[in-house]
Amino acid sequence: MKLLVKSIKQLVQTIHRRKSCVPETNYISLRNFDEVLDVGGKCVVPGLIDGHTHPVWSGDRVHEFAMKLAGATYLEIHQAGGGINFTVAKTKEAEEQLLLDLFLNRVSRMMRSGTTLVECKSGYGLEWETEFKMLRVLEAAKALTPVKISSTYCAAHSVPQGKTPEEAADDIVMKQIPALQSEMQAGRLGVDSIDVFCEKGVYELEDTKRILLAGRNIGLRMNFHGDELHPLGGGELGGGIGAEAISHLEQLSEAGIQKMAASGTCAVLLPTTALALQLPHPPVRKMIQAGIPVALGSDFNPNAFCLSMIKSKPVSIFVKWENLIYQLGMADDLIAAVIIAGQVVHRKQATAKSETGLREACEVPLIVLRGLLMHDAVEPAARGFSSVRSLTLAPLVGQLQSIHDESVRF
Ligand SMILES: N=CN[C@@H](CCC(=O)O)C(=O)O
Repeated sequence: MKLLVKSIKQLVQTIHRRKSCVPETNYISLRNFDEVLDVGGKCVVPGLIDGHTHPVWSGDRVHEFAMKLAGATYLEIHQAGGGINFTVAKTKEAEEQLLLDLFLNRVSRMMRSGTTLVECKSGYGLEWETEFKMLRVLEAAKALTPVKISSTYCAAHSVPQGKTPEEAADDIVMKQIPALQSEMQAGRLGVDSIDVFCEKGVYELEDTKRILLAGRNIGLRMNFHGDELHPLGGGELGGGIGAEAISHLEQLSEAGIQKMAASGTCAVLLPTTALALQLPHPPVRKMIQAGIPVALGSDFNPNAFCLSMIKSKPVSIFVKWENLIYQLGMADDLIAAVIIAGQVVHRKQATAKSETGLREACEVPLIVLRGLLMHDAVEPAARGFSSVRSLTLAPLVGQLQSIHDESVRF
């Protein structure tokens, strides 16, 4: 079926020196299309790409709210056996089917907010059996949702209780990665990246490097958590080994900026988490000026329950109003959410400015926003309405798949 999406009210032909400004070959005849979708007055943008999520888990962590209100920090809760470790225990005991159902519910809500490709991490298993279960959930979901999924193996998300970081790194490098490789070679798992929570008291630089390089040896992209809570040198490490991406980066140093820029390592910014944990803002302007490709992610996880890329926008705008640092303009925001985030998860390299980057962005499905400008979408989202019509148009003129949203009306 050929579909034409009209997003303008009226076409006006311009004549210059008695000649039409639009060559006749460029005329579009409505007769050539099976369906014409008039979205006049709405903004059509490439589908959003969420560059960082932890969406497979069971058991919520609302009880930690009280601890946070009483002043406990993220790392204090983590080190006391809560946080990630709490979710690990709950995810371990959860049936695979339950994890799949929870995931599908979450991903459908992401889709209703305009996300069309999402990077999904494992990391609430730590040991192979549960990590494998999480990766199988993601694999099964690929056939059950129109949202594209890029899987990331993240067994190094926390050090399992009773192990030192070195022992846990040994287990990952010597047992888990070979097991993952055989599953991938047998075609049972498609995994794109490897991730490590590189943080003081979790996996520090040496262990992080060892785990990332072991992942790279089996063909995975190196895409890890760095410089979030302490300035450990994650940027320098990632740039030095040519990592594809580093997330968080609130504590990124000047040297880290230079290293990342030199190696073309993407920064994945997670404004919702920075706000929830009241972290200082990453040096976004400096990153962009140095030429680091900047992407955005929702960082959906039990600690930062944000399923929507659009809803994370008011956060960056709020931050700007507060005269704190993000300063991503509307265009930067869109580029960060659709193009660079794609670079984080795609095997193909593309920069925002290159034609390939733009073409790649156009290859993602299109979504239709409620308002005329990207800007308008922020308002209803901030009030809790879904601001995006769930339409997939692949590509601009192509097949319309109305994604399970019977209520689509313009
Ligand atoms: N910082 C580490 N990982 C996650 C949080 C995971 C959790 O708290 O469950 C993040 O990216 O924010």
